[in-house]
Amino acid sequence: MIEVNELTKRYRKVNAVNGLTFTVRPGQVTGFLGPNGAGKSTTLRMILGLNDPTSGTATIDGRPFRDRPRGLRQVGALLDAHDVHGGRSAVAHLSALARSNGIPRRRVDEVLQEVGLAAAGRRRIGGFSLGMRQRLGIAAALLGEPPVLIFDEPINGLDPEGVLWVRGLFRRLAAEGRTVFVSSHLMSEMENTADQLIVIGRGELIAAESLAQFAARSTGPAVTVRTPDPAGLTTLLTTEGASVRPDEDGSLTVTGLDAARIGELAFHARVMLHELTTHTASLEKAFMELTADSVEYLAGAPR
Ligand SMILES: Nc1ncnc2c1ncn2[C@@H]1O[C@H](COP(=O)(O)OP(=O)(O)OP(=O)(O)O)[C@@H](O)[C@H]1O
Repeated sequence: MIEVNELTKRYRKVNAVNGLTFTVRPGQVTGFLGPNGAGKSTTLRMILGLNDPTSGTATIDGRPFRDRPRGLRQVGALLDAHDVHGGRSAVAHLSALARSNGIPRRRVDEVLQEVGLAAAGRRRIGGFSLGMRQRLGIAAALLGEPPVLIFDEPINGLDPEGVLWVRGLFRRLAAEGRTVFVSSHLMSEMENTADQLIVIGRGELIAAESLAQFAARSTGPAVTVRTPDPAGLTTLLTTEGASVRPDEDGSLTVTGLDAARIGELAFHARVMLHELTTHTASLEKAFMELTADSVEYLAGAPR
Protein backbone atom coordinates (compact mmCIF):
# COMPACT_ATOMS: atom_id res chain seq x y z
CA MET A 1 0.00 0.00 0.00
CA ILE A 2 1.20 3.50 -0.86
CA GLU A 3 0.02 6.36 1.34
CA VAL A 4 0.55 9.99 0.43
CA ASN A 5 -0.40 12.62 3.00
CA GLU A 6 -0.45 16.38 2.36
CA LEU A 7 2.55 15.89 0.09
CA THR A 8 3.97 19.17 -1.23
CA LYS A 9 6.97 20.01 -3.41
CA ARG A 10 7.84 23.61 -4.10
CA TYR A 11 10.57 24.52 -6.56
CA ARG A 12 11.77 28.13 -6.63
CA LYS A 13 8.99 29.36 -8.89
CA VAL A 14 6.59 26.42 -9.13
CA ASN A 15 4.38 24.51 -6.76
CA ALA A 16 4.96 21.18 -8.52
CA VAL A 17 2.89 19.22 -5.96
CA ASN A 18 0.50 20.89 -3.56
CA GLY A 19 -1.05 19.15 -0.53
CA LEU A 20 -1.68 15.78 -2.24
CA THR A 21 -3.38 13.08 -0.16
CA PHE A 22 -4.32 9.66 -1.55
CA THR A 23 -3.95 5.91 -0.98
CA VAL A 24 -2.99 3.23 -3.50
CA ARG A 25 -4.21 -0.21 -2.46
CA PRO A 26 -2.90 -3.70 -3.22
CA GLY A 27 -4.70 -6.10 -5.57
CA GLN A 28 -5.66 -3.36 -8.01
CA VAL A 29 -4.20 -1.37 -10.86
CA THR A 30 -4.34 2.31 -9.93
CA GLY A 31 -3.92 4.83 -12.76
CA PHE A 32 -2.19 8.11 -11.92
CA LEU A 33 -3.47 10.64 -14.41
CA GLY A 34 -2.87 14.28 -15.16
CA PRO A 35 -1.96 16.54 -18.06
CA ASN A 36 1.70 17.31 -18.87
CA GLY A 37 3.40 19.06 -15.97
CA ALA A 38 0.67 18.10 -13.47
CA GLY A 39 3.25 16.80 -11.01
CA LYS A 40 3.03 13.03 -11.55
CA SER A 41 6.76 12.35 -11.91
CA THR A 42 7.60 14.62 -8.97
CA THR A 43 5.08 12.74 -6.80
CA LEU A 44 6.47 9.35 -7.84
CA ARG A 45 10.02 10.50 -7.16
CA MET A 46 9.01 11.59 -3.66
CA ILE A 47 7.26 8.26 -3.01
CA LEU A 48 10.50 6.54 -4.02
CA GLY A 49 12.64 8.79 -1.82
CA LEU A 50 14.47 10.30 -4.81
CA ASN A 51 13.19 13.82 -4.09
CA ASP A 52 12.59 15.29 -0.65
CA PRO A 53 9.13 16.75 -0.09
CA THR A 54 8.89 20.39 0.98
CA SER A 55 6.29 19.12 3.43
CA GLY A 56 3.98 16.14 3.93
CA THR A 57 4.78 12.42 3.80
CA ALA A 58 4.79 9.49 1.41
CA THR A 59 5.05 5.95 2.74
CA ILE A 60 5.13 2.45 1.27
CA ASP A 61 3.65 -0.17 3.57
CA GLY A 62 3.84 2.29 6.44
CA ARG A 63 7.42 3.54 6.08
CA PRO A 64 9.23 6.06 3.90
CA PHE A 65 10.88 4.09 1.07
CA ARG A 66 14.41 5.24 1.75
CA ASP A 67 14.29 3.46 5.14
CA ARG A 68 13.81 0.13 3.39
CA PRO A 69 16.82 -2.12 3.30
CA ARG A 70 15.29 -4.59 0.83
CA GLY A 71 15.23 -2.21 -2.16
CA LEU A 72 14.08 -3.90 -5.36
CA ARG A 73 12.57 -6.79 -3.41
CA GLN A 74 10.23 -4.32 -1.75
CA VAL A 75 9.41 -1.88 -4.56
CA GLY A 76 10.03 -2.12 -8.31
CA ALA A 77 9.90 1.08 -10.32
CA LEU A 78 10.25 2.28 -13.89
CA LEU A 79 10.82 6.02 -13.91
CA ASP A 80 12.93 7.21 -16.81
CA ALA A 81 13.68 4.57 -19.45
CA HIS A 82 16.75 6.56 -20.56
CA ASP A 83 18.27 6.54 -17.12
CA VAL A 84 20.50 3.50 -17.73
CA HIS A 85 24.13 3.06 -18.75
CA GLY A 86 24.06 2.72 -22.56
CA GLY A 87 27.44 0.97 -22.75
CA ARG A 88 26.25 -2.10 -20.86
CA SER A 89 24.23 -5.04 -22.10
CA ALA A 90 20.75 -5.70 -20.70
CA VAL A 91 22.08 -8.82 -18.98
CA ALA A 92 24.97 -6.90 -17.36
CA HIS A 93 22.62 -4.12 -16.22
CA LEU A 94 20.09 -6.50 -14.66
CA SER A 95 22.81 -8.74 -13.18
CA ALA A 96 24.34 -5.73 -11.38
CA LEU A 97 20.91 -4.80 -9.99
CA ALA A 98 20.28 -8.39 -8.90
CA ARG A 99 23.65 -8.57 -7.13
CA SER A 100 23.26 -5.30 -5.24
CA ASN A 101 19.73 -6.23 -4.12
CA GLY A 102 20.39 -9.83 -3.06
CA ILE A 103 18.24 -11.26 -5.87
CA PRO A 104 19.13 -14.68 -7.37
CA ARG A 105 20.88 -14.48 -10.78
CA ARG A 106 18.28 -16.74 -12.42
CA ARG A 107 15.75 -13.90 -12.18
CA VAL A 108 17.72 -11.99 -14.86
CA ASP A 109 16.93 -14.57 -17.53
CA GLU A 110 13.37 -14.96 -16.28
CA VAL A 111 12.54 -11.26 -16.51
CA LEU A 112 14.27 -10.84 -19.89
CA GLN A 113 12.11 -13.68 -21.16
CA GLU A 114 9.02 -12.17 -19.60
CA VAL A 115 9.46 -8.75 -21.24
CA GLY A 116 10.41 -10.21 -24.63
CA LEU A 117 14.07 -9.16 -24.58
CA ALA A 118 15.67 -12.60 -24.25
CA ALA A 119 17.19 -12.41 -27.75
CA ALA A 120 18.54 -8.87 -27.17
CA GLY A 121 20.00 -9.56 -23.71
CA ARG A 122 23.65 -9.39 -24.83
CA ARG A 123 23.26 -6.26 -26.97
CA ARG A 124 24.36 -2.81 -25.77
CA ILE A 125 21.48 -0.85 -24.25
CA GLY A 126 22.74 2.22 -26.14
CA GLY A 127 21.35 0.70 -29.34
CA PHE A 128 17.90 -0.03 -27.88
CA SER A 129 14.74 1.70 -29.16
CA LEU A 130 12.52 3.56 -26.67
CA GLY A 131 10.13 0.60 -26.59
CA MET A 132 13.01 -1.80 -25.81
CA ARG A 133 14.23 0.53 -23.06
CA GLN A 134 10.74 0.59 -21.57
CA ARG A 135 10.70 -3.21 -21.61
CA LEU A 136 14.12 -3.26 -19.93
CA GLY A 137 12.87 -0.81 -17.27
CA ILE A 138 9.87 -3.06 -16.67
CA ALA A 139 12.23 -6.07 -16.41
CA ALA A 140 14.22 -4.23 -13.73
CA ALA A 141 11.03 -3.42 -11.82
CA LEU A 142 9.98 -7.09 -11.89
CA LEU A 143 13.43 -8.45 -10.94
CA GLY A 144 12.85 -8.69 -7.18
CA GLU A 145 9.20 -9.87 -7.44
CA PRO A 146 8.22 -6.90 -5.25
CA PRO A 147 4.78 -6.43 -3.66
CA VAL A 148 4.68 -2.79 -4.82
CA LEU A 149 5.29 -1.66 -8.42
CA ILE A 150 5.43 1.89 -9.76
CA PHE A 151 5.56 2.74 -13.46
CA ASP A 152 5.91 6.29 -14.85
CA GLU A 153 4.43 6.51 -18.38
CA PRO A 154 5.33 2.88 -19.21
CA ILE A 155 3.35 2.81 -22.44
CA ASN A 156 5.39 5.54 -24.19
CA GLY A 157 7.19 4.07 -27.17
CA LEU A 158 5.61 0.60 -27.02
CA ASP A 159 4.18 -0.89 -30.22
CA PRO A 160 0.53 -2.12 -30.27
CA GLU A 161 1.59 -5.64 -29.29
CA GLY A 162 3.64 -4.15 -26.46
CA VAL A 163 0.68 -2.08 -25.25
CA LEU A 164 -1.53 -5.18 -25.06
CA TRP A 165 1.21 -7.14 -23.34
CA VAL A 166 1.86 -4.48 -20.72
CA ARG A 167 -1.86 -4.14 -19.94
CA GLY A 168 -2.07 -7.90 -19.37
CA LEU A 169 1.05 -7.75 -17.21
CA PHE A 170 -0.39 -5.01 -14.96
CA ARG A 171 -3.65 -6.94 -14.57
CA ARG A 172 -1.74 -10.10 -13.67
CA LEU A 173 0.48 -8.32 -11.13
CA ALA A 174 -2.63 -6.86 -9.45
CA ALA A 175 -4.37 -10.25 -9.49
CA GLU A 176 -1.35 -11.62 -7.61
CA GLY A 177 -2.18 -9.15 -4.85
CA ARG A 178 0.49 -6.57 -5.64
CA THR A 179 0.09 -2.79 -5.52
CA VAL A 180 0.37 -1.49 -9.10
CA PHE A 181 0.59 2.30 -9.60
CA VAL A 182 0.86 3.49 -13.22
CA SER A 183 1.10 7.08 -14.44
CA SER A 184 -0.15 8.37 -17.78
CA HIS A 185 -1.28 11.63 -19.34
CA LEU A 186 -3.81 9.75 -21.51
CA MET A 187 -7.08 8.37 -20.20
CA SER A 188 -7.27 5.96 -23.15
CA GLU A 189 -4.19 4.16 -21.83
CA MET A 190 -5.88 3.58 -18.49
CA GLU A 191 -9.49 2.84 -19.35
CA ASN A 192 -8.85 -0.79 -20.22
CA THR A 193 -6.36 -1.37 -17.45
CA ALA A 194 -7.04 0.57 -14.25
CA ASP A 195 -9.51 -0.29 -11.47
CA GLN A 196 -8.91 2.95 -9.59
CA LEU A 197 -7.88 6.41 -10.73
CA ILE A 198 -6.00 9.22 -9.03
CA VAL A 199 -6.34 12.35 -11.18
CA ILE A 200 -4.21 15.44 -10.51
CA GLY A 201 -3.85 18.85 -12.16
CA ARG A 202 -1.34 21.60 -11.31
CA GLY A 203 -0.07 19.50 -8.42
CA GLU A 204 -3.46 19.16 -6.76
CA LEU A 205 -5.86 16.24 -6.39
CA ILE A 206 -8.85 16.43 -8.76
CA ALA A 207 -10.34 12.97 -8.28
CA ALA A 208 -9.61 9.71 -6.47
CA GLU A 209 -12.22 7.12 -7.38
CA SER A 210 -12.95 3.88 -9.22
CA LEU A 211 -13.01 3.81 -13.01
CA ALA A 212 -16.76 3.13 -12.82
CA GLN A 213 -17.34 6.23 -10.68
CA PHE A 214 -15.23 8.25 -13.07
CA ALA A 215 -17.21 6.99 -16.06
CA ALA A 216 -20.46 8.00 -14.35
CA ARG A 217 -19.27 11.64 -14.32
CA SER A 218 -19.28 11.84 -18.09
CA THR A 219 -22.19 13.42 -19.88
CA GLY A 220 -24.32 10.33 -20.58
CA PRO A 221 -24.72 8.47 -23.84
CA ALA A 222 -25.41 10.10 -27.21
CA VAL A 223 -27.21 8.51 -30.16
CA THR A 224 -26.24 8.91 -33.80
CA VAL A 225 -29.26 8.88 -36.13
CA ARG A 226 -29.29 8.88 -39.92
CA THR A 227 -32.50 9.62 -41.78
CA PRO A 228 -33.58 10.91 -45.20
CA ASP A 229 -35.70 13.51 -43.31
CA PRO A 230 -33.34 15.20 -40.82
CA ALA A 231 -35.49 18.35 -40.49
CA GLY A 232 -38.66 16.37 -39.70
CA LEU A 233 -36.90 14.13 -37.20
CA THR A 234 -35.19 17.09 -35.51
CA THR A 235 -38.58 18.77 -34.92
CA LEU A 236 -40.04 15.51 -33.65
CA LEU A 237 -37.21 14.83 -31.19
CA THR A 238 -36.78 18.38 -29.88
CA THR A 239 -40.54 18.48 -29.14
CA GLU A 240 -39.92 15.43 -26.94
CA GLY A 241 -37.16 17.28 -25.05
CA ALA A 242 -34.04 15.96 -26.83
CA SER A 243 -31.08 18.05 -27.99
CA VAL A 244 -30.26 17.42 -31.62
CA ARG A 245 -27.02 18.47 -33.32
CA PRO A 246 -26.55 18.06 -37.09
CA ASP A 247 -23.15 16.55 -37.97
CA GLU A 248 -21.06 17.34 -41.04
CA ASP A 249 -21.73 13.96 -42.63
CA GLY A 250 -25.52 14.50 -42.57
CA SER A 251 -26.21 12.43 -39.45
CA LEU A 252 -27.74 13.78 -36.23
CA THR A 253 -26.29 13.44 -32.72
CA VAL A 254 -29.10 13.18 -30.20
CA THR A 255 -28.81 13.49 -26.43
CA GLY A 256 -31.61 13.34 -23.88
CA LEU A 257 -33.48 10.38 -25.41
CA ASP A 258 -32.31 6.79 -25.70
CA ALA A 259 -32.16 4.85 -28.97
CA ALA A 260 -35.31 2.81 -28.22
CA ARG A 261 -37.41 5.93 -27.62
CA ILE A 262 -36.02 7.64 -30.76
CA GLY A 263 -36.88 4.53 -32.81
CA GLU A 264 -40.41 4.44 -31.38
CA LEU A 265 -41.06 8.13 -32.08
CA ALA A 266 -39.76 7.83 -35.63
CA PHE A 267 -41.84 4.70 -36.25
CA HIS A 268 -45.08 6.36 -35.10
CA ALA A 269 -44.36 9.48 -37.17
CA ARG A 270 -43.45 7.31 -40.21
CA VAL A 271 -39.95 8.82 -40.44
CA MET A 272 -37.53 6.36 -41.97
CA LEU A 273 -34.23 5.68 -40.14
CA HIS A 274 -31.07 4.44 -41.81
CA GLU A 275 -28.97 4.30 -38.65
CA LEU A 276 -29.55 4.33 -34.89
CA THR A 277 -26.35 3.92 -32.85
CA THR A 278 -25.73 4.52 -29.14
CA HIS A 279 -22.31 5.84 -28.07
CA THR A 280 -21.20 5.73 -24.48
CA ALA A 281 -19.43 8.98 -23.66
CA SER A 282 -15.69 8.72 -24.03
CA LEU A 283 -13.68 8.66 -20.84
CA GLU A 284 -10.99 10.68 -22.58
CA LYS A 285 -13.53 13.48 -23.03
CA ALA A 286 -14.58 13.27 -19.37
CA PHE A 287 -10.90 13.41 -18.39
CA MET A 288 -10.29 16.47 -20.57
CA GLU A 289 -13.33 18.22 -19.13
CA LEU A 290 -12.23 17.42 -15.62
CA THR A 291 -8.69 18.66 -16.10
CA ALA A 292 -9.46 21.55 -18.50
CA ASP A 293 -8.76 24.21 -15.89
CA SER A 294 -5.41 22.72 -15.01
CA VAL A 295 -3.91 22.10 -18.43
CA GLU A 296 -0.63 23.95 -18.38
CA TYR A 297 0.49 23.60 -21.97
CA LEU A 298 -2.41 24.24 -24.33
CA ALA A 299 -1.70 23.99 -28.07
CA GLY A 300 -2.23 27.25 -29.94
CA ALA A 301 -3.46 29.19 -26.93
CA PRO A 302 -1.02 31.66 -25.36
CA ARG A 303 -1.92 32.15 -21.69
N1 LIG B 1 13.84 19.99 -10.82
C1 LIG B 1 12.86 20.87 -11.09
N2 LIG B 1 13.07 22.20 -10.94
C2 LIG B 1 12.09 23.10 -11.19
N3 LIG B 1 10.84 22.76 -11.60
C3 LIG B 1 10.58 21.46 -11.76
C4 LIG B 1 11.56 20.45 -11.51
N4 LIG B 1 10.99 19.23 -11.77
C5 LIG B 1 9.72 19.48 -12.15
N5 LIG B 1 9.46 20.81 -12.15
C6 LIG B 1 8.17 21.45 -12.48
O1 LIG B 1 7.17 20.87 -11.68
C7 LIG B 1 5.96 20.69 -12.42
C8 LIG B 1 5.54 19.23 -12.41
O2 LIG B 1 6.43 18.45 -13.19
P1 LIG B 1 6.33 16.85 -13.34
O3 LIG B 1 7.46 16.42 -14.22
O4 LIG B 1 6.22 16.24 -12.01
O5 LIG B 1 4.94 16.69 -14.11
P2 LIG B 1 4.31 15.41 -14.85
O6 LIG B 1 2.90 15.36 -14.43
O7 LIG B 1 5.15 14.22 -14.59
O8 LIG B 1 4.39 15.85 -16.37
P3 LIG B 1 4.63 15.00 -17.73
O9 LIG B 1 3.37 14.27 -18.03
O10 LIG B 1 4.90 16.12 -18.71
O11 LIG B 1 5.82 14.13 -17.47
C9 LIG B 1 6.24 21.25 -13.80
O12 LIG B 1 5.76 22.57 -13.85
C10 LIG B 1 7.74 21.19 -13.91
O13 LIG B 1 8.19 22.19 -14.79
